[in-house]
Amino acid sequence: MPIQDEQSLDQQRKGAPVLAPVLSARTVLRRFWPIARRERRWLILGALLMIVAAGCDTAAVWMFSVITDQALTTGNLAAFWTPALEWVALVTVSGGLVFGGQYLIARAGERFLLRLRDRVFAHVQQLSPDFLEKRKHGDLVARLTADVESVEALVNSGIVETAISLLTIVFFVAGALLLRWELALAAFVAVPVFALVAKKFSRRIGVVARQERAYHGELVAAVEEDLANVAATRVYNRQATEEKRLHAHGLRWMRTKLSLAKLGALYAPSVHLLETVCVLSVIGLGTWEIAQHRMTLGELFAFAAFLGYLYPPVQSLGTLTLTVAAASTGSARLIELLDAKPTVTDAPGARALHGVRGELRLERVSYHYPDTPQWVLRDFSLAVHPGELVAVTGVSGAGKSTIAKLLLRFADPDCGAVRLDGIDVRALTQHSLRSAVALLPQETPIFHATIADNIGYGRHGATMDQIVAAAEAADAHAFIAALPDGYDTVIGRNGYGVSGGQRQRIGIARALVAEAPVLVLDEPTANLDELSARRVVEPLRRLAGGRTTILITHDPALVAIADRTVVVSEGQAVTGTVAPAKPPQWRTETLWMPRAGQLW
Ligand SMILES: Nc1ncnc2c1ncn2[C@@H]1O[C@H](COP(=O)(O)OP(=O)(O)OP(=O)(O)O)[C@@H](O)[C@H]1O
Repeated sequence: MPIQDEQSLDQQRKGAPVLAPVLSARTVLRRFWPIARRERRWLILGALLMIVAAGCDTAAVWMFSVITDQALTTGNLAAFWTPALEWVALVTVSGGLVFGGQYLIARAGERFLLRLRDRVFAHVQQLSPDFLEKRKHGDLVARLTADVESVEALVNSGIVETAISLLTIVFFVAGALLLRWELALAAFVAVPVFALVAKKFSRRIGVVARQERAYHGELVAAVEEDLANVAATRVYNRQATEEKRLHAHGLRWMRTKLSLAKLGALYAPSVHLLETVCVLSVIGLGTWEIAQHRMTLGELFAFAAFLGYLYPPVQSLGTLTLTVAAASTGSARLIELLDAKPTVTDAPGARALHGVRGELRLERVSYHYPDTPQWVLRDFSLAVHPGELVAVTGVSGAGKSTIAKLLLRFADPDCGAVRLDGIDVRALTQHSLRSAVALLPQETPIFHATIADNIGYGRHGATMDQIVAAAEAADAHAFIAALPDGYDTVIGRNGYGVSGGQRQRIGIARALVAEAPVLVLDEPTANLDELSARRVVEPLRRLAGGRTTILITHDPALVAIADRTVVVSEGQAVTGTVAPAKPPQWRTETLWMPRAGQLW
């Protein structure tokens, strides 16, 4: 079931939550149960321990009957000790079994949760960046966290607790039937009524839970967006608007959670009332039986105790229906995500690339984005020789960044081919392609980690010497060394603690560490002021030295360092040249090209 992007996005814009599709608990279980394979034996062992514990409790109830009839009603203290000690022994054993059983079940549940989250995250990593950008990040976060947990609740509660409750019920029903079958049958009349009540509640809870999950996703998305845009909020004095927006989301979520709590709270007393009616009917019937000398007081007590033990698992079976109804909603949201197909995958038999020369070719490439009919590139061809630095320029929206996406296989062309060293990149493994092609985007992504970690991110196992050498070549060493903690300085996720220019130089150092033979630089100076932009020109030239480089840029100072310039116009490549840069007016220089004329 693919995610319906357009509809979802439209709903999101209008503020309506995206409701998960309705899936039956069986569908959800069938989907996730295989992931629990390695945990199954522990779950089964845990359940067995719990069932044996229920057997001990049943035997303990017999002790109650024996004590009542042999010691309590006769006043014979000597008859008290043996059954009393046996009772204590049974309760001790049962306690140990419950401890072991509960621990094993919890452990299996947590391990399942960990494996499931890993799997979902690995899947999300395969999805195209465009797909993820389109969705609200907060909603994705909610799916990867809270919704994953709901699957665990479903698998754990849905299967294990149902099994335990059912088998416990069997024990106590057998005990009650053996004790007094007529009375037992009278007591069991209530069971279908329990089931009916539980069904009614679970249906309503299912509806509210869908809303609750969706509103939760909306709230997390709003928080995430607000945190990411906190500066813009302040600059435009929109704190009050954002607070109101967040409050509205919180209020909506709170109301649905209250509806859920109300349903849960109504369910418990309804069931309790039913239980009380049943127990009183049994006591009434039992009193009559005792009067007819067909039953002893001890037997009646034991019978009432059986009922006392019997109703909790019956009640818990009912609550399980409710838990499962709520949990299956979260699971459905996860399934939606898991069913989103990656647009780019490794072809069967895809090969790794070794000893890359760096010859790059786009051959008659045509491409349009999946949800738009217009072609971005049409019959676009470009050949870049090993070690050549080609500047790609053109008006905004011409398709330059799309070329970068195709080179890195974030998308595949609809027609034509992208070739590296003569091999269609679709025949290569994505891993080997991306080891060969490094990307430096407009704004270097920064992780909340030390500067050394951020630079070393370019290559697995990069040594400190390699990191420092790269930073020196990227003209970043001086500013890093001047920081109190040097390379160990932790920088925030959005580059907090470093300027835009420093951030780009960290990005250049990262690309240098990667030692990729092919580089794609996507407007590396676009977000920088003039001074910072000029400061990265030399490091960029060093980075490009000896590597095949596609330099997407509007910046004449960067165009000037290229061996050749290609202008993208109307989805095709046109050869152009640029007037020499004359700082400080270089940003307003004109680009000459055969067809498009003046661009800036
Ligand atoms: N994910 C997307 N889905 C649909 N259309 C897209 C997507 N990304 C880009 N486009 C469209 O494709 C066209 C080319 O976009 P692209 O980002 O490649 O242009 P660009 O030349 O790099 O522009 P700029 O110089 O402003 O960065 C634009 O019309 C843009 O609106």
